[in-house]
Amino acid sequence: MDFYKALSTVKSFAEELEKEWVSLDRAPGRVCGSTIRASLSVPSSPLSRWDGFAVGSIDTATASVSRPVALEIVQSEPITAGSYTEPEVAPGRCAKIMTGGLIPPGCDAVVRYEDVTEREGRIFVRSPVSAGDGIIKTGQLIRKGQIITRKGTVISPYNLCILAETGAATLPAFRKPRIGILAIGDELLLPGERLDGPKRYAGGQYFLAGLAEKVFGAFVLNLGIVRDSPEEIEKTVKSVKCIDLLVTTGGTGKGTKDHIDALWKTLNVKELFSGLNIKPGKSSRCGIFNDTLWLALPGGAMGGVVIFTEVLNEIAKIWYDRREVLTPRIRVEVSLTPDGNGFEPGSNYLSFLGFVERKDGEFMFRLQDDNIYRSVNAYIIVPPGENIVPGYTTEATLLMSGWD
Ligand SMILES: Nc1nc2c(c(=O)[nH]1)N[C@H]1C(S)=C(S)[C@@H](COP(=O)(O)OP(=O)(O)OC[C@H]3O[C@@H](n4cnc5c(N)ncnc54)[C@H](O)[C@@H]3O)O[C@H]1N2
Ligand code: MOO
Repeated sequence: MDFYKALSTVKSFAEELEKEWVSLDRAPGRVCGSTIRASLSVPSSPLSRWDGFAVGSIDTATASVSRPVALEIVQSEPITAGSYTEPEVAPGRCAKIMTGGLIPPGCDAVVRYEDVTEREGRIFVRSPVSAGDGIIKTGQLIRKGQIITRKGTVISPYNLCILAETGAATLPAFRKPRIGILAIGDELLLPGERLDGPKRYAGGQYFLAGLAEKVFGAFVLNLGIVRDSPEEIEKTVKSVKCIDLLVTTGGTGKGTKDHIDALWKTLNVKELFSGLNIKPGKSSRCGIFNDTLWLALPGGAMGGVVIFTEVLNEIAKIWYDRREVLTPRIRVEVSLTPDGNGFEPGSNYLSFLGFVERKDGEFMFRLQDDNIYRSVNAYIIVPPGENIVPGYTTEATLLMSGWD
């Protein structure tokens, strides 16, 4: 089945998630559940931008270096951020004010202390100031009623700051989707178990679980490992409740111990896609079992990463009512494989994991090396028939969460 057609079939079986109130302290990385408008203006009254003197601009109209205007400083405590303003400042006078202080009545500008001379209770202003100079106007930073966070936005530190500035202590967020991850394979062990005989540690689920949590904002239910036994797989799968997506790895092939195909028939899994025209991952399949989406990915430490990310990106659009995918995409130039030959273009999409890095101001995508630390932070998908030639540019999907 065509890969992108397969992705769209999955979308129609996902549903928007319910919402819950989340404390701001717990909100980073959560997805905003409804469009939020500012409940007040920031600042709520005009404030001083500088440490200096609040003046009436009209008093300074004739000021010049040769004929500075003298203004008498009203005799009171300086106006500091958070203090009450003075009574009206009369013409010909000024008030000492600090950054963030409320502009007192009678004043419409602030001059910086370093721009005037202060002597014997007066300041000398050497050039005219205009109304509004040195003042942060009411609502200049945030206007009451303006949209500050849209539904579907991944809450960033910036969003948090703006929400807090408008006094929001909580916000509605989509509940975290629950993703169950089960690894299938006689040979698999969890790190921490004793390595014994022809076994291997299973790293694949950790890649997927990390993506589920960090990129897709999910709660991961680690279902551990089951052996290549249809009965065991069936028992585990049937024992899982209250999840939004079940992901299994392994057993999708045609080998003697690959049971997914037969088991799906026995369990009457309603198939949404299988036999994809993308490599690796062509043996992936997706279906509905017990009203839950089940994504069966091939085994291997990284065999399912691209399919998982692509499928989750589509489902997350529905879960979180978003138009855009959650993973950032950037234009990259692909460095050729070490032998410089690229690969044989064919009838399938080809996905490549690799590493995006900046070189001479351009983003380069280095195809995954077999044995190099930090060699994967992104992937590219090359359409059927295309080849990676020198200078080939494409979009890379970054395996990290993107703020909006
Ligand atoms: N004769 C053919 N053989 C294979 C074909 C084919 O077309 N003809 N396709 C190959 C492709 S492509 C894939 S993909 C795999 C299908 O794999 P399975 O889904 O059946 O995966 P397993 O056989 O269970 O495991 C494959 C490999 O990965 C290791 N593994 C499994 N789970 C994990 C894990 N969680 N973490 C790390 N490593 C894992 C497992 O030990 C195997 O080495 O079939 C090919 N064969
Ligand atoms: O199904 Mo396999 O993952 O094409 O490599």
